[in-house]
Amino acid sequence: TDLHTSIDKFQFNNVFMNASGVRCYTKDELDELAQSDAGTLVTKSATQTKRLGNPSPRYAPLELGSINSMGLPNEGLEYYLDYALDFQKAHPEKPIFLSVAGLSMEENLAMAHTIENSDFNGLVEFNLSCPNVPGKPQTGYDFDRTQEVLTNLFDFFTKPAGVKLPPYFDLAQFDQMATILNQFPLKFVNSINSLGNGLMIDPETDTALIKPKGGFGGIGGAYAKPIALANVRAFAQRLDPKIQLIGTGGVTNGRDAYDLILAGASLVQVGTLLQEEGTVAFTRLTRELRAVMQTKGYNAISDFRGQLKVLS
Ligand SMILES: O=C(O)c1[nH]c(=O)[nH]c(=O)c1Cl
Repeated sequence: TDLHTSIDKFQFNNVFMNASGVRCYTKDELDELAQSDAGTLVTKSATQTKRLGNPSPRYAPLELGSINSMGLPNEGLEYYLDYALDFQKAHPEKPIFLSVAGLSMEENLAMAHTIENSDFNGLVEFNLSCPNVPGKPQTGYDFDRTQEVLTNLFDFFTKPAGVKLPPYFDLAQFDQMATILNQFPLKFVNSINSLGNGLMIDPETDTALIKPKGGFGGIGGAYAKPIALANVRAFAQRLDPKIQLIGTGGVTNGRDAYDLILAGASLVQVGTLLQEEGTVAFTRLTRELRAVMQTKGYNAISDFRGQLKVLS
């Protein structure tokens, strides 16, 4: 069994990669991802200039996942673009993802112009779903703004791109969002980002676990699995087949990854598990996914991608 997969013209030798924001802030972290069994990597969502993000504690592991309110700390777009340009020279066989998360439409368009005018030849992930910048509502939950941002973007942007979406919980929202996304030359939709604005409590002190926003933060890990599966499946059923799915959320073992692929995912991103286990998680996930595929008699990802059955 092999785990190679593709998005558009880009080939990957393994279906697993990191979720943006996890172990991908610095060159050293990115290099460690590149040296792991992951098929590729994505950089931390960038803003135009370096950000320190929210005050700590801003991340906490939970019994069934994690809570984070990092606040978009990052080294700034130039840092990650420089990394990407060096990387593609050294590893032409491994296309990577550059994630951007402008805090305004103007910032997103300015960063898109910078990337468009560069020699970057990988894929760009426009993060429309950061839940943790105080005072900044998620673009992904504002359909008019999403339509506006994508319209202005694709007026000039020609490099391969996709969007990172928040979880939706209503079928009418899947319909509305898919109708918007189908209007644009997107190569992929990455679903889901963390479950926005969760809250967890320290039992010793009756205090919110993390500091920012009175303890409100995005929830990841096993808590997110059923929502991630539904979002990937809903968009796979609604999007133009030219737009492929990246599945993110709740991957703790090979079977969780298998399920996201059944739902329609062409790549599987790992967040909380990677944060807690380290890049060795990719070695275990690869072994476990191969084992599930063997049991089911599948040799390739394309044998079962999107083949979720329903009861008739
Ligand atoms: O707080 C963050 O940096 C953050 N945290 C998330 O869980 N998702 C995001 O997209 C971002 Cl940008």
